[in-house]
Amino acid sequence: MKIFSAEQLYEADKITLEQQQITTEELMERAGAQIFNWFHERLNGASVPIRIFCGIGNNGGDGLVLGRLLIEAGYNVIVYVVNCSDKRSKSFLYNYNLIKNVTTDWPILMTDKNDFPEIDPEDIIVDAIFGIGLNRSLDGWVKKLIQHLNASPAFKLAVDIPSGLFPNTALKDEDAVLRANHTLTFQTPKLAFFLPETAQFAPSFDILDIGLDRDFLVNTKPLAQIISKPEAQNLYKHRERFAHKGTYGHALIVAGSYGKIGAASISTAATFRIGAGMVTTFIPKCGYSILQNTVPEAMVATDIEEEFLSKINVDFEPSAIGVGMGIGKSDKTVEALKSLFKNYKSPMVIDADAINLISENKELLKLLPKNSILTPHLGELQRLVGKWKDDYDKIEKVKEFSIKHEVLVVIKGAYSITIFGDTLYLNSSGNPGMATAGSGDSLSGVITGLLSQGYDPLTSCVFGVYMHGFAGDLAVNQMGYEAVMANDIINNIGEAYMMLFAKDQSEGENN
Ligand SMILES: NC(=O)C1=CN([C@@H]2O[C@H](COP(=O)(O)OP(=O)(O)OC[C@H]3O[C@@H](n4cnc5c(N)ncnc54)[C@H](O)[C@@H]3O)[C@@H](O)[C@H]2O)[C@@H](O)CC1
Ligand SMILES: [K+]
Repeated sequence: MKIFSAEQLYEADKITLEQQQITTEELMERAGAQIFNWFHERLNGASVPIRIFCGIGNNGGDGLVLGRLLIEAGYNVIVYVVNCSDKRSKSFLYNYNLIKNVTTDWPILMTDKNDFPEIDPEDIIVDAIFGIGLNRSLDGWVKKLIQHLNASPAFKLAVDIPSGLFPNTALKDEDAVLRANHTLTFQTPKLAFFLPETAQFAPSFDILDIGLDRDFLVNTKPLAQIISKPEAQNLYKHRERFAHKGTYGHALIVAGSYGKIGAASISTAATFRIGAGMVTTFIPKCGYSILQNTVPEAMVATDIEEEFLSKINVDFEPSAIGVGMGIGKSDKTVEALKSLFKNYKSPMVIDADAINLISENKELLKLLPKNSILTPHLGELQRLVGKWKDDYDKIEKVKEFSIKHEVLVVIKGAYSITIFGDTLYLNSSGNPGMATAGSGDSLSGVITGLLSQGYDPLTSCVFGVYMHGFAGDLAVNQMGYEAVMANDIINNIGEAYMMLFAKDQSEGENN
């Protein structure tokens, strides 16, 4: 699914009106009717008070349509107009007049904080104050109103986007944003719903299709793409009946140092589970018995050094290489990386300490093989690209890095983001139970294993991150968030493959 910017949505809006020969008010009626249907399906006529707070633009207009339809259906509705400016939009005014036809209780005009109503915990608050047209942070009494609503335990439903949140630019005042329990967003979710600093304001959402022009939606390059189950299904490659283990490649995992051989075991096991045909794991000597015991399917090659890597040397051409998990930061390991980057042409996943070593030895940057995949967590990323001001600045910095060095970057975290040039992919699977040691090592194994099977680098990232998160979701379903360990993620990769085409939606609503 695509995520568009506010500017693109206004464009889509304009084109829709032209193509479908409808007025703004008709489009607004569609939007309001969709929200009404959502309510009506759930409330089924219940008499709970619904307090709709409308701004003076088109988001407020949506609120007025909703109010009118709810009143007509016999619901207990109180409509407020947050009258912060006299610049009311045309469609707002149109619907302001219409609502007066269905009730003698005209909307309550609010002009300062003396007008704030008391709200019972059982009431429902609808936030139709500001939508994607917000151009500066909320202040004055409107900010206080937002805080008044936030202080109430009542259920808060935001129309299109929580008021005060910008859809695709940085937040300036987090005390001036409605903390919605749920958001009903039109046509496509907004980028802010997925980024660490702003996702808290829209913790769950539904997308309402208001029938914007299909050609525009299909043909316009979006801000970002969300990878959910349907996209992942399209990326999956079926196995050939006459396949043999060579068909799916011979991957090389370069990992481990004294005390961190587990990282090598975990990524090796993940490389197998995602489907690599063969895996050789290259480790310091001290890990030899450990690896043969923990992953007997793997072949093991060792460095001349006992405790760290100094020179990587294998006698085959790997179909893919995953390097860096638990390798430590010895000077000799820097040299080992240099010669690996120079001498091996296989597609590569670069993780963990390999990324840290690149940050500390910038000459390694010039040697990065083209189309390599870097999989930093936030700390590693900051060392690599420098400090950022906010989530959007972070994304810009990573885009620049990706373009300059011709590499792909996977920023790990909730909604992991894959960046390739100026294109963004947001992952929808995964959960906080995966914040556990070794989870990252298993992801680099997964991506290496996909590269090894012949998936291209971008698909390996995007599909790999999805499958890894999906396996983590299945693991959590079995044992809860706290108990999940990296091996549980790996042990659910098989189930994730089987469930990829299953109809069951139990793995989470945003998947
Ligand atoms: N684009 C679309 O496809 C559709 C949009 N619709 C609704 O229209 C909304 C956008 O409407 P608008 O463009 O009228 O914008 P909003 O309703 O979000 O904002 C209203 C106006 O408030 C003013 N404003 C901005 N920041 C302010 C601030 N900090 N303090 C005081 N005033 C401020 C601006 O002049 C802005 O035009 C969407 O979020 C959605 O709810 C729907 O009606 C259906 C279709
Ligand atoms: K809103």
